[in-house]
Amino acid sequence: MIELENVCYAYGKEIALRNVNLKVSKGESLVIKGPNGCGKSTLIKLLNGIIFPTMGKYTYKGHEINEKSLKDNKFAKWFHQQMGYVFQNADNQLFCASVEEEIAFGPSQMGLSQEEVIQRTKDCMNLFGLEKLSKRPPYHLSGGEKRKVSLACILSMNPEVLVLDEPLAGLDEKTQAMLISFLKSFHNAGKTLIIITHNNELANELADRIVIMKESHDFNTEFSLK
Ligand SMILES: Nc1ncnc2c1ncn2[C@@H]1O[C@H](COP(=O)(O)OP(=O)(O)OP(=O)(O)O)[C@@H](O)[C@H]1O
Repeated sequence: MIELENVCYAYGKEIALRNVNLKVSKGESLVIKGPNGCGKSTLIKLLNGIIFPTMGKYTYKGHEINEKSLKDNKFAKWFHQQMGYVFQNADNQLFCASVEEEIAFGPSQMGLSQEEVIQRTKDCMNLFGLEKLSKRPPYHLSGGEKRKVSLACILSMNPEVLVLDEPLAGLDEKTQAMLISFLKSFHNAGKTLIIITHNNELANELADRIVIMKESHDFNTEFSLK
């Protein structure tokens, strides 16, 4: 479903990814690990169509993802709905006046009926216990609360692929347990997960396959689980 062929990415003269070859199948749960600075965040930005390969090719469900293809608004909308990305820093993602509006924003952009938008918003607020915060402005929430809101926003769009960067960071134990159980059911429903984490426990619990990025920014599929 996701394929990177000899992908390189450079920030100016700084090469962040070199010859990355990676295939992710539909329904797979992939964990990506690697040392600081090896290119994990760059890879995630690339998978989400925020940046594009300097060289090489990225295809999603057979469609090449590049600057040109994402200039087509209809295609870009479809792609961004398919690929749910939860930013590591929630402040980059939250901009509405209330938590409720923030969560409803994605579904309302998808052309769903008003009833469906309301239902999805309620379900996602309920999943993360956000009902009491529904009228609060997201930028006045605590770090952990913001993270819950940004996760709820992405899940309300019912993405095909969920891409998470250190998903447990900043969450209390109860919310961590809830999120792990949610991610398991997301995976069991046949959806695809791509998770960057240094947390071995989380990796072992969720991964079908763990991929280690080396300092040279190449991939080395070290071992497969399950
Ligand atoms: N905006 C930028 N301009 C120039 N170089 C950058 C930029 N962003 C990242 N880099 C460089 O690209 C390389 C990969 O960075 P990236 O943030 O993808 O690594 P990472 O594996 O996510 O690191 P960490 O685990 O520390 O978050 C690093 O050498 C970094 O210095």
